[in-house]
Amino acid sequence: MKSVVRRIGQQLFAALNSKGLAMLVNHGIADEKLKKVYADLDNFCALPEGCQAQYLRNPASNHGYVKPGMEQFDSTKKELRHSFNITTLSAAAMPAQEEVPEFLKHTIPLAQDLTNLSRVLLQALAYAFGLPPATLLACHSGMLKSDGCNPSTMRLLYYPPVPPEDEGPCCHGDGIAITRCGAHSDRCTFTLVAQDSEGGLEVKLNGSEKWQAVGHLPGAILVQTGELLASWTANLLPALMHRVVVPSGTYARARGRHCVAFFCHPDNDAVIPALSRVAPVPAPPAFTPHTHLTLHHRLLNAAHHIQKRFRETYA
Ligand SMILES: O=C(O)CCC(=O)C(=O)O
Ligand SMILES: [Fe+2]
Repeated sequence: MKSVVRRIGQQLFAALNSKGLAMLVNHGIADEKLKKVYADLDNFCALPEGCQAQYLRNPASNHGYVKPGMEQFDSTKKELRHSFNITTLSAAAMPAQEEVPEFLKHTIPLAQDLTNLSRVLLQALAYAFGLPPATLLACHSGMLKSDGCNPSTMRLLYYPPVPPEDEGPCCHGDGIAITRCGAHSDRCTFTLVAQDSEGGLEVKLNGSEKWQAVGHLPGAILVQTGELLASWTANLLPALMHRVVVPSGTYARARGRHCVAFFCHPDNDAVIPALSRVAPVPAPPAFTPHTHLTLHHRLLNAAHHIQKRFRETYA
């Protein structure tokens, strides 16, 4: 097991270092589990607004439902997206059984699976940095423990169908351009992204101004470096800008898109130890400023950083 995790660490480090993202296969999370959660989210989105209102996002915990237009990454466009942020596994915080019968039954195991997968990756990354394997894990001990000490979030996303291009080219009725998710980078350690086959996710590879579509590899989970990991590694592992665009073509636009994103965050009081890379990974490409890395970063203001970003993106 140790050697497997060590190897994952080397591969993950190499991918995040050279590309800024990695595709995980054989991760053990069945596609069926994701499909059930996508269907539960559809059912939640179909509830009457009055009923959804009792689950609206709580700004203090970040848990709850975010309606289209409530969260904007790009202030020049209208972002058409439903999200359900999960930061606690308490049954009381989830849609009631009478409303979405199996929401709880499906989301809790998926949240636990993604937490466990994150724990494996944190150990793998520690190996890649030449640290004792539990070092990063210990700084992320409170993921989804619901005690307010760690902001990790599983976010369920549903992007509804959009009108055909000829009914106002890429515009909503009011003439404002629409998109699915504006350009941003994630403010966490890393993000795990599982998506359906609709496509639309694009990234800007480090050093490039060009948007590139992220291909859909059935069953794969994408790992994206977050801003915190980028900062701890002085950009040896860069956090990529990404966005989700509306597809072209009447057929594709008439279909909704589903995604589950798990944002792995450190504990609010975590102090990240020196990340000195000694593992034998391929030399970083020319755009990274450091070939050898020894840095010390104290995460004194992780909670502050997140609250600030929430104020910027939530209406
Ligand atoms: O829907 C996606 O594929 C990505 C969503 C995303 O980037 C985010 O919620 O931070
Ligand atoms: Fe993102």
